[in-house]
Amino acid sequence: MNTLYPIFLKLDQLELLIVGGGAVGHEKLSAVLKNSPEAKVNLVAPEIRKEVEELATDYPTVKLHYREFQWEDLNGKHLVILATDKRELHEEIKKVTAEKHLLTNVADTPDLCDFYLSSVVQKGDLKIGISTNGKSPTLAKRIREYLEEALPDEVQELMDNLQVFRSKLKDDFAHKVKALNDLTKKVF
Ligand SMILES: C[C@@]1(CC(=O)O)c2cc3[nH]c(cc4nc(cc5[nH]c(cc(n2)[C@H]1CCC(=O)O)[C@@](C)(CC(=O)O)[C@@H]5CCC(=O)O)C(CC(=O)O)=C4CCC(=O)O)c(CCC(=O)O)c3CC(=O)O
Ligand SMILES: NC(=O)C1=CN([C@@H]2O[C@H](COP(=O)(O)OP(=O)(O)OC[C@H]3O[C@@H](n4cnc5c(N)ncnc54)[C@H](O)[C@@H]3O)[C@@H](O)[C@H]2O)C=CC1
Repeated sequence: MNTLYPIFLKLDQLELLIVGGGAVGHEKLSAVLKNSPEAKVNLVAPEIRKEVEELATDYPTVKLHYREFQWEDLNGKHLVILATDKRELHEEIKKVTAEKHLLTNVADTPDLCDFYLSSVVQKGDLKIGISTNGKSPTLAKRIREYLEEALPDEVQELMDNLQVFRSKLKDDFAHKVKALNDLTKKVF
């Protein structure tokens, strides 16, 4: 069963902790910053890859901490991504984040995840998140590439025009919905 519910987070308003600065830590940090360049991120790991260090230099809201995870790292966080090579450590941390109601992604263990990262298609203001329910991240990536090609760049102009039209609609809610539905009926 596919019961995942997608949402779009404003990471510049949330505190994110990433534990682990290896290949996977780098992949997750890159994904976060590509979408949310002002994301507030603290990344903790005794060994942090050069790619992570280089990436972090371009983003002043990213802070690197060269040491092992400690429980205080969870203080004040909204989201946690666990990306070390230590599965038992992930299990131990997940128990505590669950008690603290902290949303947690455990990169190597889908069963322990409260949320998955998605493949992301972006055309200006349009953003589409893709998940395969954890079955095949590679297929999610391929579908992203397909949609990136397939969606016309004019979609930005369309959104801009619709925003202007929408802001000018003074009618009551039902009339507004009808006017917008009528206007966009033949878009695709
Ligand atoms: C469950 C989930 C949890 C999470 O990480 O959030 C998860 C889990 C795992 N990924 C693994 C491996 C790979 N992950 C990728 C790539 C991506 N993985 C992403 C998301 C997710 N990965 C979540 C589910 C999303 C969904 O529902 O579809 C993407 C979409 C988003 C992102 O990470 O930014 C990003 C593509 C971004 C893009 O390009 O569009 C590639 C391919 C590549 O890099 O080319 C490989 C290698 C090939 C392979 O193994 O399939 C492994 C095995 C580890 C091992 O074997 O050691 C696990 C663990 C397991 O499945 O048990
Ligand atoms: N979800 C996904 O997309 C994928 C998940 N994985 C899985 O993710 C895991 C991590 O893989 P890699 O990043 O390649 O490993 P890696 O060996 O490159 O990096 C491990 C990182 O964890 C850090 N670390 C170790 N102990 C720590 C501690 N106590 N506190 C804080 N940091 C600590 C290390 O310093 C290092 O930065 C593996 O189990 C792998 O199977 C692998 C590929 C993709």
